[in-house]
Amino acid sequence: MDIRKLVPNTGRFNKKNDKFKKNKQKPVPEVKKKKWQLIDEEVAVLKTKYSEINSSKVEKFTDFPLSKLTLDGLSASKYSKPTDIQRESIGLALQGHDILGAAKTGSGKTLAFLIPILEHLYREKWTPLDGMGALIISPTRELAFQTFQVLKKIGTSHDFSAGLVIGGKHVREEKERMTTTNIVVCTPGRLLEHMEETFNFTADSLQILVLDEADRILDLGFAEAMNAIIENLPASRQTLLFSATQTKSVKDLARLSLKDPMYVSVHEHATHSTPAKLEQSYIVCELHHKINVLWSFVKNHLYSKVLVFISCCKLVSYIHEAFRILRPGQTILALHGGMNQIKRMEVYDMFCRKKHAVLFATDIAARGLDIPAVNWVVQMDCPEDVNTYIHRVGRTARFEQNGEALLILLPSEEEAMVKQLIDRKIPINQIKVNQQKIVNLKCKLEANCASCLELKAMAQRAFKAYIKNIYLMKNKKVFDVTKLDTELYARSIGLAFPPRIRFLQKHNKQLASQKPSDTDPYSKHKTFSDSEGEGEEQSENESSSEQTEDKMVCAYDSGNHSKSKAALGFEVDDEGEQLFSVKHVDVDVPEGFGKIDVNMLTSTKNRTITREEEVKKKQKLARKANVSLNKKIVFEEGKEESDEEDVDEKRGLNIELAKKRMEEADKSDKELYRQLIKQRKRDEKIKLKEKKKAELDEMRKRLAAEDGEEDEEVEVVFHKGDVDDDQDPLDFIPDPDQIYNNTDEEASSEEEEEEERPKTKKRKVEVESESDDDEDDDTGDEDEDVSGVGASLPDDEELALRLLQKY
Ligand SMILES: Nc1ncnc2c1ncn2[C@@H]1O[C@H](COP(=O)(O)OP(=O)(O)OP(=O)(O)O)[C@@H](O)[C@H]1O
Repeated sequence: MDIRKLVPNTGRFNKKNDKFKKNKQKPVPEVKKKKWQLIDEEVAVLKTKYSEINSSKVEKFTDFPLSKLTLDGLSASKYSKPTDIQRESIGLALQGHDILGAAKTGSGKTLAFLIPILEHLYREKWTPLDGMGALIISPTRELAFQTFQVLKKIGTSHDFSAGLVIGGKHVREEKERMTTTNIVVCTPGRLLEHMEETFNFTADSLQILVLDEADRILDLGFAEAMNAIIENLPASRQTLLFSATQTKSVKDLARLSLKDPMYVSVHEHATHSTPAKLEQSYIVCELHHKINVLWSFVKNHLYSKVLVFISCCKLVSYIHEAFRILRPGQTILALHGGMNQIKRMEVYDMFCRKKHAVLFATDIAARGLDIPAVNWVVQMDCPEDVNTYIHRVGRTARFEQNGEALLILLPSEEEAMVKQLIDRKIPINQIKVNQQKIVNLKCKLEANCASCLELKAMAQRAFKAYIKNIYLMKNKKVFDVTKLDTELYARSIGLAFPPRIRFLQKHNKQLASQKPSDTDPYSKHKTFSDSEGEGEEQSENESSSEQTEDKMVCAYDSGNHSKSKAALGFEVDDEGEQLFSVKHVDVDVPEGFGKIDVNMLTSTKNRTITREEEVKKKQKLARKANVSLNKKIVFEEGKEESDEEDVDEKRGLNIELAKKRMEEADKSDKELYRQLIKQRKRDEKIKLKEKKKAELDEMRKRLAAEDGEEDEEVEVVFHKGDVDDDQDPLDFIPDPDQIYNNTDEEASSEEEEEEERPKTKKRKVEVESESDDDEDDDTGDEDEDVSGVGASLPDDEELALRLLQKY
């Protein structure tokens, strides 16, 4: 076999081959590395540097072994130098340690956990297909939202998907995205909802868990949800806990199964536990002056941004509404957990944007929120504990800025609270209030509440919520409900009398039964102690309905005059729903007035039935029988029938009135009868005339026929109707006299008939004699109508003459 034949053009091939050989000898340009290769290389380099991190030498973010993408994000967000907590914790987190981070408010803890998250997932080359790699849990929606915004800012160069999972949003949309979200920022409740309900969503691949405001997340309020969440998380994960008031509870740490956590507390040895540029002071004022002090403060700080903390939602709502009506000349906003999510976000956003405004808020705004340029934090109500105080005041003087904080304390709260604050290294000074500058709002609020029932209801709810809140506080050294002058407090917020609070009454009873010999410790609180007494106890035992019993007590219970004042005031149930049950009458109550007749409340067996009860019974029976008593139905033209309650006819039947009505009805019936008779006579008359004319015509024809003359004119007779002469057309009308059987009326009826009869006779004669109809008054008009039907007198005479001539 010829190879050449088999391999044609070998020469050319060799030539090509030579070229190839020549090319091969040239240096080959370096192939551009794939993206993943670069990432691999970068990650490898970064990893090697982790062990060399020395936080004391870190001055800029670039001194950390951070990915280029993270550094890009930081510089785009204008973060160049790390804060203390960032410097201390980022290195440890990159090395993979579990961290307990603590630093003052506004010191940059958010970046301290966000940067390690981005780096961790970058290192692991995380993609959307890998699912949830990092989880950040926040105690409030606002804080979760804020964290999410910062994450978006610094993570802008990364390819990870991030999601905000908080309540109040469309859960279905969230469900669809949950499985492909790499970084989830959430509140505990909503996360648990997804863990339980979202198909395909698991936390199995979780790499890093962050609890922001960790002490709050791990406290009792979230215990149940958090235990359930932790159960669903993989044990092999990194956990970072951050807070300004970090937990050191072994129990908490055990719950999270932390592995050799590093405690990073950058301000542990600082002189103060609050920001250095924060000025703090407190004033002591009576409970009933609080609202006046707050108003005066707002009026004196119209060009400031003020955040006011109030203990409960209902009080926030009321003060917001009451101040809004009074128009302080400043934007007034309210934020609390009872509001819907959209409104919450709107208010939060508006307060962030405003230069001058006042925001009344509950503790949902106490933690973590980074609201720009807040000048003042006012704590209208004493915080639950020192931690809450630290977080509240931390909303101002953030990140090296100035700020001021004012705490309003009751005389009963002062000693214990101030001691606790000082023990926790909080520099706080008392300032005196210039009483002359305080505006008393009492009258205005009272007037507003009186004119607006909704406002009054809000005030009542606020009052009760505040008392309840104080009552439920754990720290009894600070919060002593028995030291509150509730009556004065109620008046100060616009209420004439304090609403009853049942739980306190029960509490007082318990205390009283425990110490029977002691003097009543609650004697100062008229509302609670005064409405209790023999009467109440009796009624409580006897009555099955608690609510009914409460009203009874409120209305009747009064052993002495002064006590009755509060008891006779309006009464509101615990939920604030029943607001206006007893009208207040401020009168002197005679001795023994308030005693309840227990028999009266419980048994009706031996009582004589009153007339009123009897009437009610009858009405009930009538209702059952579908009969309405004492009702007049008025028919008016063009209107629908209307029922009219006759004032005089409230009870029983009024014979006189019934008689009068019968008379009226009788008269109208007779009038109708008269009209019908007239009509009948008219008809009869017409018929007679027609008959007569027909006879005459007949006669004429006959005569003409006999005379052999043709009658050229044929008269046409018009019949008014085909009435059967034998049948009386008025038969269907009942005789009213027969119906009413009224003897008095019989006479008059007969008289009327008497009047009718002669006329009828006369007219019959007239008709028979074909006399002039004009004389008949009754038929005057109709006569004209029928005049053309009959023959004229000359005609008749002529006809008669002709007949006489003939016969
Ligand atoms: N490295 C930084 N450089 C400049 N500003 C920073 C830096 N880190 C954080 N900040 C700013 O400091 C402010 C407070 O930060 P951050 O909200 O993280 O504080 P925090 O410690 O979490 O406060 P809190 O305890 O109240 O939650 C923010 O406005 C943030 O932008």
